[in-house]
Amino acid sequence: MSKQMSHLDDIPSTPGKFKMEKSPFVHNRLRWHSSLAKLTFWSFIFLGLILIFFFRSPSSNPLPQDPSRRSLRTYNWGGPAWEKRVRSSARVRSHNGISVLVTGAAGFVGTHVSAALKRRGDGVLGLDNFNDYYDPSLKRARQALLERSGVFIVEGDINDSALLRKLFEVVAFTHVMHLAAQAGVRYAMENPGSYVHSNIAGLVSLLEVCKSANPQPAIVWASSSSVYGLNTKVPFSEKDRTDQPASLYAATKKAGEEIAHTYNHIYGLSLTGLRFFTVYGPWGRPDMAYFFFTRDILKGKSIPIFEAANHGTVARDFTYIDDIVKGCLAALDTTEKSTGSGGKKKGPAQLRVYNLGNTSPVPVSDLVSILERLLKVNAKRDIMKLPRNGDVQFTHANISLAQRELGYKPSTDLQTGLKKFVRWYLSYYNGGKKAAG
Ligand SMILES: O=C(O)[C@H]1O[C@H](OP(=O)(O)OP(=O)(O)OC[C@H]2O[C@@H](n3ccc(=O)[nH]c3=O)[C@H](O)[C@@H]2O)[C@H](O)[C@@H](O)[C@@H]1O
Repeated sequence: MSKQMSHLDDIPSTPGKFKMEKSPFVHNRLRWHSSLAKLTFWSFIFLGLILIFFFRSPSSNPLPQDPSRRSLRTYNWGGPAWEKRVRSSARVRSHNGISVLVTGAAGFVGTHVSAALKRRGDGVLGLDNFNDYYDPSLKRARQALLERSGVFIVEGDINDSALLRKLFEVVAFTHVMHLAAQAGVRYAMENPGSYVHSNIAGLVSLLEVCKSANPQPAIVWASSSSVYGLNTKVPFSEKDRTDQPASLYAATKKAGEEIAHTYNHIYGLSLTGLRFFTVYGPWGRPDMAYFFFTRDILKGKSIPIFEAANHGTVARDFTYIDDIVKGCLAALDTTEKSTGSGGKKKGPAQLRVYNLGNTSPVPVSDLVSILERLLKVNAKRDIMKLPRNGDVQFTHANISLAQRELGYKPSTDLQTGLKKFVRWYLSYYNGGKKAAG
C-alpha cells in the first residue's frame, strides 16, 4: 500500500518537468510536497463549503430570478400520507365522472378548469411547479382556493418523469388536461430556454409517461392562437397555415402540435389541442396587458399602447375565462379513448385541434377605454410602435369547428368580462390590502 502511495506521489502533474527537479533538490521537494498537501486539504474544505452553500440554502441562490434554473429545484413528494391525498383528490364522486390530472393547476386557466371539474363531481388532481415567472403568491392564493374545494395540487415539474410515473401508479387517470406551460409572447426573447424546457421538453416528458400508462389517458392540452403568426387570412381557421410563427413562444406551441401528431400516430394517444385566444378574467395573469394596464392606470403610471405602422390598429380576440372553461370541459367530454397500451398502438386514435376564441376582435385602445370607465380613472396613454418582439397585429378566431363539434358558444363580451375582472382585482388587491406586484 505504502509502495503504491509513493509511486502515485511520484507521478508528475506535468510529465517531464518534475523529473528535472528530482535528485538535486530533495529538500525543496519535501517542502513542495507538504505545501501541496496543505493546498489539497484547504481546496477540499473550500469545495465542501461551496457544496453546502448550494444544497442547503436555495434562498441564497445567486440567480433566484432566472427561470432556466427552475429545473434544478427539488420538490418533496411521495409517502403514504401524500399518496392518500393524491387518491382522495382524484376520486370520482359522480356517476360517469372522469378522473383528470390537471397540469398547471395553480395557473390562471388551470385553476378555473380544476374548480369546474371538481364542482361537477369529477376527480381532479393538480400538478404545478409554482415557478416565479409572475408573482407566486397569486398562484398560492389560487392553490388555497382549490384546496377549499378539495383539489390537491402536487408540487412538481412536468419534466420529472419519476413523479409523473408515480402519479399514474397511484391513480388510473382517464384524462390529462395539460395546461402547464411557459406563457407570454414577449418574454420569449428574454428567456428562450424556459420555453423549450416547459413547452417542448415538458410536453414530451408528459406524453412519454402517458403513452406507457395502462390504460393510456386521453389528453387535452393548451395550444395558442399565436400559432397563426403572420397569417393574414381572417378569421383564423384551423385549416389556415401555421408555419410562420412570429415568436419563439408561438414556435414552441406549434412544435407541440407536431409532437402531438407524432404521439398520436406512433402510440395511439388521443390528443386534442385547444388554440386559446388571449384569455382574460378574474384570477388572471399579471403579465398580460389587461392586468398590468389595470394596475398601472390605478397607480397613475403611463401605459404603453402598441400601434402598427401608419397608425394601424392592434387588436385581439379577447376571450373570457368562463367561455374557455366551457370549451375545455366540452373537449374533455368529447374525447375518445386512446387506443394503445403498454406503449404500443392498437389502432388509429383521435387527433383534434380547435380554436377557442370570441370571434370579435377589439382594438387595444378600446380595451383601455373600457378599463378607464370601469376604474373611473383616466389612463396616461403612451402610444408606441408595435415592437418587433413577437407580437402580431391582430387575432380573430373562426370558431365554427368548435361550435359544431364541441357545442362551444362564447357568450361574454369584453365589457362584461372586464367588469368581472375589475371587481375581482379591486377586492383581491385592495380588499386584502395587497399591492399588485
Ligand atoms: O392568444 C394567445 O394565444 C396568447 O394570448 C396572450 O398573448 P397576447 O395576445 O399578446 O396578450 P397580451 O400580452 O395581454 O397583449 C394583449 C394586447 O395588448 C398589446 N400590448 C401588450 C403590452 C403592452 O405593453 N402594450 C400593448 O399594447 C399587445 O400587442 C396585444 O395586442 C398570452 O399572453 C399568451 O400566453 C397566449 O398564448
